[in-house]
Amino acid sequence: MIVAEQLTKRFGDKTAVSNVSFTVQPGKVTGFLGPNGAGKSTTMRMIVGLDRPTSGTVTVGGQSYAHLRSPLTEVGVLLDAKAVHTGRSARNHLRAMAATHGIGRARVDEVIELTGIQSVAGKRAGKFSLGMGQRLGIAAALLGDPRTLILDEPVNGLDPEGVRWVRQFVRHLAAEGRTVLLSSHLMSEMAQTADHVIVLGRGQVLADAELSELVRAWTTNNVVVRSPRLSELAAALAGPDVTVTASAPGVAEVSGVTAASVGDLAASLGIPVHELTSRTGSLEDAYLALTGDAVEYTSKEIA
Ligand SMILES: Nc1ncnc2c1ncn2[C@@H]1O[C@H](COP(=O)(O)OP(=O)(O)OP(=O)(O)O)[C@@H](O)[C@H]1O
Repeated sequence: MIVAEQLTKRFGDKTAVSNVSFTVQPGKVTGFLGPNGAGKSTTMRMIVGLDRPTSGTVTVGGQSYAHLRSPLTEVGVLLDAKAVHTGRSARNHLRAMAATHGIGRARVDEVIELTGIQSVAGKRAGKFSLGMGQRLGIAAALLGDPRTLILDEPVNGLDPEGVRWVRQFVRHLAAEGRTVLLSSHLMSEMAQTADHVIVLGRGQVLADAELSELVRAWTTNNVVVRSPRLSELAAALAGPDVTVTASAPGVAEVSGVTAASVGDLAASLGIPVHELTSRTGSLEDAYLALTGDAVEYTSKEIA
């Protein structure tokens, strides 16, 4: 479990993280989201003692990182997978890390197998492809068999097979009861991976909720209807809670009603319907609605 209480970090007059409190629960994958510059990396760095909070506290398993007697066995961290520029083989890199933490060679072989890098373990880690480097970074994070894992952008730059592997792997780690905090800018991927999400914007917590709850609260469901007599149907649908927005010739998006009631109404009026689709909001829709005011750099909407 990770507990942050009123965590604040300033760099000169820039406040990167402002009064942030949250709890990351075990047994779940918690997604850490937010626009560029929102403060995610700074928060992760404070969790693992790489940045010192200006004020506030953060603990892992009830202890601050600096007070953990054996950090590697408590928290596994992947902050920058490309940071491995080593002439050593992947196996020797992991063995060297293990040796400095009193971890045996058998565990090195275990994490090599767990992350599927057996065939390249004898190669120089500095020559690894991005995907293999990411797996090696995850292997290193797992060396101490930690209860908590912090992974910053673990799927960044991975091919679809690698992305799927990370997704299944982190879900497996959470199912084992571990605490997993994961950042990513890929919303569709996060939607498939996380159970819970914490969203930061301008250094503050914008949302801290189960993923499904967040999507429900920040999106509206609508119904796409296609009909050659759309204007008649739209007129019949009109009501105080119903919004009909034309999206293409003969097509409208209707909110405030179910697909069933649109279909029933059309049938009762004898209006032909060529398409009737219920659309639920996505994590991306929710995220964009939530962070709209918190992005530092906005781009012009493409019509
Ligand atoms: N060492 C530093 N010195 C000065 N400012 C910093 C430092 N580290 C981060 N910042 C600033 O703090 C803010 C938060 O940065 P941070 O890297 O934590 O954001 P992030 O959410 O991880 O962004 P990204 O998604 O782009 O990685 C940014 O405005 C950044 O420029």
